[in-house]
Amino acid sequence: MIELKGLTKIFPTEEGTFTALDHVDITIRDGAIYGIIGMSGAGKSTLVRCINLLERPTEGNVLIDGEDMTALSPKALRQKRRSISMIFQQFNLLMQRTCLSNICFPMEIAGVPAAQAKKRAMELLELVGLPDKADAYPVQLSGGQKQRIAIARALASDPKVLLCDEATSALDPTTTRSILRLIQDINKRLGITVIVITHEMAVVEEICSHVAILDHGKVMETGTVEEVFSNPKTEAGRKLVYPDGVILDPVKTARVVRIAFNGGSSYEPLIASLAIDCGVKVNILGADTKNINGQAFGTMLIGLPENEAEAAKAIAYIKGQPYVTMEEVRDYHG
Ligand SMILES: Nc1ncnc2c1ncn2[C@@H]1O[C@H](COP(=O)(O)OP(=O)(O)OP(=O)(O)O)[C@@H](O)[C@H]1O
Repeated sequence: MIELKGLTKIFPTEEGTFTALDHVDITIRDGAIYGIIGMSGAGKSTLVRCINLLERPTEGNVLIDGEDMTALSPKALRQKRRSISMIFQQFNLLMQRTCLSNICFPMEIAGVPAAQAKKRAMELLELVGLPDKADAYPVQLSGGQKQRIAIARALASDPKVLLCDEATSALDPTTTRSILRLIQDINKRLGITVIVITHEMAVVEEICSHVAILDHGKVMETGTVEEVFSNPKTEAGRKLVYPDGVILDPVKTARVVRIAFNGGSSYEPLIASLAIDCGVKVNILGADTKNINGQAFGTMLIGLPENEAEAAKAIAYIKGQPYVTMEEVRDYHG
């Protein structure tokens, strides 16, 4: 388990001080894929550097399996750091070394005999799907292939934790998806805990089970991805989930209801079946729904028919649907 407790980082600046992390509390259980999402300047990079103690927190603790990283001697810290591997946006491969030699590098440093390191590196090349690239140089690889080699290198020290710092931000959407699949596969097969640091919702939606929203150095919300993204409770959460806000069309309606989709059903069949099962047509005034793992989340504003009996029928029907909650919007003015 990884526990960040009251993690605070204050930088001295010309004007005084700047608080980049402000009492961050996050608990990540073993084997999770945990997303930490925030806009530019939220403190993500500072948090990453504090987790592996490349940066010393001003206050607070980083506990890994109950052991406080901030209390370790420099030697013990170097040892412990091997259990946390990182991959980066820019891959950070050594360009003058072959792929095999890049993967062997952390093992060389740890004193693993060359033959054993080479054998392990070949296994890792196989694991990341590039067994034929052992003798290639990074310059000969695509971005996605470079990240695969970087992942193989990160796994060479048999880490317990893989920290992915904007690892797919330099990749196109298709390659991003394939790298995320690989990370997910590694998490499942090797049981490695993964921390995904990103500014991209899609990345968190794609592979994370839990998420923390970081804003101005503070954790604003934490929970399962479904919980947080379906119903963001803070302004920072809403900005991330609905960057453009809920878009409404100018139709004026007497009665408006807001439907929240909490997964399990899709909004399109609901509106269609309202028409088919009840013979009631409604206006969709605005929708901001998202499909997460095949389930609908988000909210939709519906204008009910002016006929009271039809409106009541529609309300009863919607209330009877699973995974959907409904409330009347009293102050809607189109
Ligand atoms: N050494 C430093 N001295 C002073 N301020 C710093 C220092 N390092 C970071 N900051 C400030 O802390 C805040 C958080 O920076 P950080 O790089 O952690 O954010 P981020 O979420 O990673 O942003 P980005 O996605 O743009 O990289 C920023 O306002 C930054 O200017």
